[in-house]
Formats: sequence, structure tokens, C-alpha cells
Amino acid sequence: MRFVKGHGTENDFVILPDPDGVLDLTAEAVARLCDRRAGIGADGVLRVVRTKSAERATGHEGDPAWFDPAWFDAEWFMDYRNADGGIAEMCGNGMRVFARYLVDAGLAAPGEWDVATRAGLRRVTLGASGDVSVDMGLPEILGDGEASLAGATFQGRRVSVGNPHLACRVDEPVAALDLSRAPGFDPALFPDGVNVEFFRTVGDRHVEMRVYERGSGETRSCGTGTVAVAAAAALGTTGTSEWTVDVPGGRVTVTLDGETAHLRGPAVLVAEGETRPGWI
Ligand SMILES: N[C@@H](CCC[C@H](N)C(=O)O)C(=O)O
Repeated sequence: MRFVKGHGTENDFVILPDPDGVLDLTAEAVARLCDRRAGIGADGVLRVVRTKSAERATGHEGDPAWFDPAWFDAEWFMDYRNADGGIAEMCGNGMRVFARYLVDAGLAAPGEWDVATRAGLRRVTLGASGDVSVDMGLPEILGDGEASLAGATFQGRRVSVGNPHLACRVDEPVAALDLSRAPGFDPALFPDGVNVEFFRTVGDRHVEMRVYERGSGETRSCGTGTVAVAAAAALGTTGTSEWTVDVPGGRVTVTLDGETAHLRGPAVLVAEGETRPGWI
């Protein structure tokens, strides 16, 4: 099985080129690929599938409830999986890396085009090299929520960025938090689980953040999480604002304009290869 390895602010992915959607990508196979000791190691898998093959690739052939015909506006579908093999609707850092892979592999030209995801179409903008920008859609603030961590309780905002987030503002430096265990949350509010962010204001429209991701544990960055945090931090303000979000793996920029959010940041491909026959 051919693979490419890449990362966006150190949120890392195994990219599996599978244009015709023929790989039998089970949850177990994803977990083995992502295993950091016995596998390649990654926070998630990005399967690169032509949109016309997405229904078959994801086991939804002939299921009109699953597939939105609007997705055909995009040539490529990002089939995202978390490190535990679970499915997520969207991945912001993954989208940047996915787009960079397509251009690098000659499967798309630099410029501006849509990619289909389970959360709908996402428009990417990129050159032949450098940062990638993603139109992430309008983050939806759904109300308040609460996370618990190491015996303490944190108030937060529930935010949908296509996938679920709980963005909690903290006063202490985020480096001081103990994220060795999953934060607690109310499963009635998040029946499908949640990605939990902790953020602190460090300057004017400048925050630092750490995240514990659903299905992957603590990661060094989460693109949808940075958008959720910017939306939570910007609550009560109006107009366009540009947010700098520092994560353990680097820095991204989130621009909010009341209609959508743009995520801009690096996307780096680091290696490519082939798994040994029979391993997966
Ligand atoms: N790291 C991603 C988000 C990946 C999905 C997430 N773990 C979920 O289950 O919703 C990002 O960059 O957005």
C-alpha cells in the first residue's frame, strides 16, 4: 500500500492515495497505520478518493441519504479517519495537507478549488509551495458546556466546525494543564464525543491553545479546534477579525468575518513509501 506522510503544524497524517476507492480500509487497519510504535505513526489517516468513488469507498453505495450531489463539484473527497480508526466529519489541518498532497502529486493545480468532506465542501487556496488556506465555513456556537480535567472544572462553548468542539477559556498558561488523560464532558451534550480545547488570551486577538482530540488524544494542533477557539474568543465582537492561534506544533491564522472562517497555515509532506506486503 503506497503512503505519504505529512503534517500541518505537527498534526500528522498518513495519506493513502486511493483514487478509485478500492482499499478495504477497516478501523483496525487505520489504527495499525497510526500506531506510533508498531506502525507508521500519525494522528489520523487521509484517504484520497475521487468523489465519484466516495460512496463505494466508504461503504455507502446506493445510500442517497449519505451523499450530497453537491459534492460532485469537487473532484476529490477527503476520507478522514482518527488514529483509533473512528470517522470524523472534518479535519482542518488534514485539509491543508490533503490539498498540498494533491498539488505535489500533480493531481490538482495550484489555485482555488473545492474538496468534498463528510461535513460538505471546503474551498482551499494554495500556491505551488507555502501555506494553504481553507474556507472552513461558519463556525456554529451551540451554547455552553463544561469539561473536567484533573479534578478541576472548566467552562466552555460548544462549537460546531462540521465536527464537535468544546472550547474552554483558561487563565493559566496552557502548558501547565495535565492532558495525559481525556477530559470529562457531558455525553448528553456530545453523544458522538467531542474535541476539547483549552485556550488562553496572550495578546490582542492572539491566543494559545492545547487540544485533546476525539479519537486521537492530545495532538500538537487541531485546525477545526483553532477555528472553534477563535469563534469562542471572538464572541461579543463584530466585524472581521484575524486571530493568531499558537499551538504546541506552531502557529495558524484564523480569519472570521461573520459569514465564514478561513484557516491559514503550513502543510508539509515529509516522506513516502510502501507498507510491507501482508502487514496491513
Ligand atoms: N485534527 C483535526 C481534527 C480531526 C478530527 C477530530 N479528531 C474529530 O474527531 O472530530 C483538525 O485539524 O481539524
